[in-house]
Amino acid sequence: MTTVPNLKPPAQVAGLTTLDKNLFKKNITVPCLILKNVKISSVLPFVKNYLLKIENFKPVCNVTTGESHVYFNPEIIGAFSDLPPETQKLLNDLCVQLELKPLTLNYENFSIEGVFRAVLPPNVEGMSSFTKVGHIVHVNLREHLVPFKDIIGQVLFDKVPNCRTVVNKVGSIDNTYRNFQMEVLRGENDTQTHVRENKCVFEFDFAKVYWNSRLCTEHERIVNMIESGDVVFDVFAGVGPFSVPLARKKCQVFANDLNPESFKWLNHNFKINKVGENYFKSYNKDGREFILGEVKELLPKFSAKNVFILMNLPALAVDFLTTFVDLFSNDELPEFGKHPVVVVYCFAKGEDFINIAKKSLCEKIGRNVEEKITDVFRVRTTAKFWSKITYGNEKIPALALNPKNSVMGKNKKKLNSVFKVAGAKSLKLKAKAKAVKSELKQINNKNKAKITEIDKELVNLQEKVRNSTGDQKKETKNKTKLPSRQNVTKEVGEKSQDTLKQLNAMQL
Ligand SMILES: C[S@@+](CC[C@H](N)C(=O)[O-])C[C@H]1O[C@@H](n2cnc3c(N)ncnc32)[C@H](O)[C@@H]1O
Repeated sequence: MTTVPNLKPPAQVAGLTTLDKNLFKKNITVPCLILKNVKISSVLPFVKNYLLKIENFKPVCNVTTGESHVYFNPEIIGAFSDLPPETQKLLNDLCVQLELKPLTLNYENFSIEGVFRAVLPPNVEGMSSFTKVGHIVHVNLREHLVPFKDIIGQVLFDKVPNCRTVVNKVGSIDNTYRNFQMEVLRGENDTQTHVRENKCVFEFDFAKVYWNSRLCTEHERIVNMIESGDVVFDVFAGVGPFSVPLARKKCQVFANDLNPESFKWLNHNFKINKVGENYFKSYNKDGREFILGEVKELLPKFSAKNVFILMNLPALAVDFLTTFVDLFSNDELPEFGKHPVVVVYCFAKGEDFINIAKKSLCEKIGRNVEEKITDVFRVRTTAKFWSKITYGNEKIPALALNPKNSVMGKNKKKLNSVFKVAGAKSLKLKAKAKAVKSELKQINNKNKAKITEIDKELVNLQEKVRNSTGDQKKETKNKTKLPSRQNVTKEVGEKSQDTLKQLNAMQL
């Protein structure tokens, strides 16, 4: 019995802690169509689903003038008979042969996921994710993966496009400025980089400021939610992922960050994105001071406008809400035409994250403002989510619900769908989904061949039954029940359905 060659790296790479590319060498045999004086375009549409798609390999190539080779994925097509009959007929008519060709797979042919799956220990949480910030690839290695940091750094450095530096987070991110200690695993010790987000460029030193590329969807959501002409107080602005695009779309932005490095890059980013000076002002203060100072002073001036107060510091922002309590005395209380909207980010661990968040908010503020919370949304599945509240002209500074102005309400559909995308973004889930999808594809391809086989057998069977009934044709007519194609193929289809169900369960 011949075994189907698999496209995984050889078993000997399991447990490697430093990269030895030679150990990834693997000889396999692959079915290959030999086209002599036959145009590739006349065959390709019929075989494109079976091509050998691996990294740094061209499955279709011209070998000499008049001869081309088309390599198939051996996990899908093992022999000529695995192809659908109409394709077999076409290839026969064109005198195209299928041969088994030797092929050497190398380190370059394996994907990042493929390498990590083969090298890293099984049955423990693997290298499920890395993020790219400009030229920097950033990982957060759990303890059990630390012995593999050399090979992990090398593989990412080799295989992530445009990567010049691989860093690993060391220590936790609980410092004031939310940046983290990092060690360079591979490449240049250069952490100054630039990224593009929301049609803006952001430059910063990744080692000295906070930046999280995974918040890109959330940044975009907020930027889309706020309209040109609105007023924004960005209490924890960082290097400007909310403030810069909002000022660029002609919102009036007041951006603040306590970290002098963030403040420096924030100003730089306003500049390089050519934001008009009329549209932004920046501050390097403690958030509380900013609220008690600039926010309090300027709110009355903008009482007729849509005002948004953004507070993205999930670990602490809720504590800062107390600053709004008694912000204005009764005499000072502005007549708000439109109530300001406070967007607060926080962490909530637990199934019932909405109530956990609401409760913690009320506890911090010291009064029950639950009814005044217009929405609670999960931003990321790390149990981080954000709630949005509006505050207004009750005896202040109570936090007041203003559902009519609820931007969330308007964008609910969009926001929900954003959440789904964010959920599916987990690399682990994506990888699983990809594997299931490819399994489904393989099953479908095999099913096609099987269904055609069944069709053939059915025709034979029907023929036999007809012949054997011979003279008794009349009597047996309507009594001889021939197996229907639907019944026979149902069984084959059930496996595909199971796989489909798995995909649906992943909500992709
Ligand atoms: C989680 S980051 C968010 C940055 C940015 N808004 C974003 O979405 O990427 C929080 C920011 O708050 C700043 N920060 C921390 N404590 C602060 C405080 N007490 N006052 C003002 N800013 C503070 C940090 O320097 C950091 O840039």
